[in-house]
Amino acid sequence: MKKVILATKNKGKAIEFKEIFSQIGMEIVSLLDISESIPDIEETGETFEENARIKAEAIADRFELPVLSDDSGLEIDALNGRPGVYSARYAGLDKNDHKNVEKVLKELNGIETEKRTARFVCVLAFARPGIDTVMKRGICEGSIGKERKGEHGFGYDPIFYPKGYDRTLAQLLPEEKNKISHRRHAIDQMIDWLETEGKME
Ligand SMILES: O=P(O)(O)OP(=O)(O)OP(=O)(O)OC[C@H]1O[C@@H](n2cnc3c(O)ncnc32)[C@H](O)[C@@H]1O
Ligand SMILES: [Mg+2]
Repeated sequence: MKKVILATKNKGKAIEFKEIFSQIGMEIVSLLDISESIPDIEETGETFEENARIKAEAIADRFELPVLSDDSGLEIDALNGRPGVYSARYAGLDKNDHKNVEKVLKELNGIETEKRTARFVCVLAFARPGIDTVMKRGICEGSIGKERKGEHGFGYDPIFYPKGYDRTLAQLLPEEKNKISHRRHAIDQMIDWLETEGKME
């Protein structure tokens, strides 16, 4: 099976990548699968693209191998796009999903349903030593609920209703989420690129 390194320490992301890539016969190896300890990479960028590039290139340089990374987050219209690139560390540097959700619910307190629109964004970067990094962006439109619902997924899934659904991403089965997610859309585009232009490089 063909292997690709994924520059992430996020368990929820790694599970979703493994599931989606297994469908095309590829194995994903995340930084959580590697016994070597890798220092955290500082996400100093102001955009998802900048941070995805920083993560993929740092790990590609270190291993001298092709590396994929994912920088993602939630943009809430009523909060002017926050938490955005700060989604992981919104309520503090300990990156606690529960506290992050709590903070968003508090900030949206009193805001009516129609004004709670939001989207998940996922930018994938594919870095290879000595070759320009390629990036693809996927989006999942939806809105923010008023309380947590569901046990699946990770991060902000329990409060995110994808457009057209009356269940949160955490109430959908993993295979349902993986058909419609921002991550899925970005991965589909990256796979298309790999199968067409990627082959010619
Ligand atoms: O940088 P890596 O090591 O990949 O792990 P991270 O958790 O720090 O990841 P990001 O910097 O990309 O921050 C993304 C945050 O956005 C949230 N997020 C991204 N995709 C999500 C999804 O599919 N469902 C729920 N929350 C998501 C979640 O809180 C993540 O921690
Ligand atoms: Mg991160």
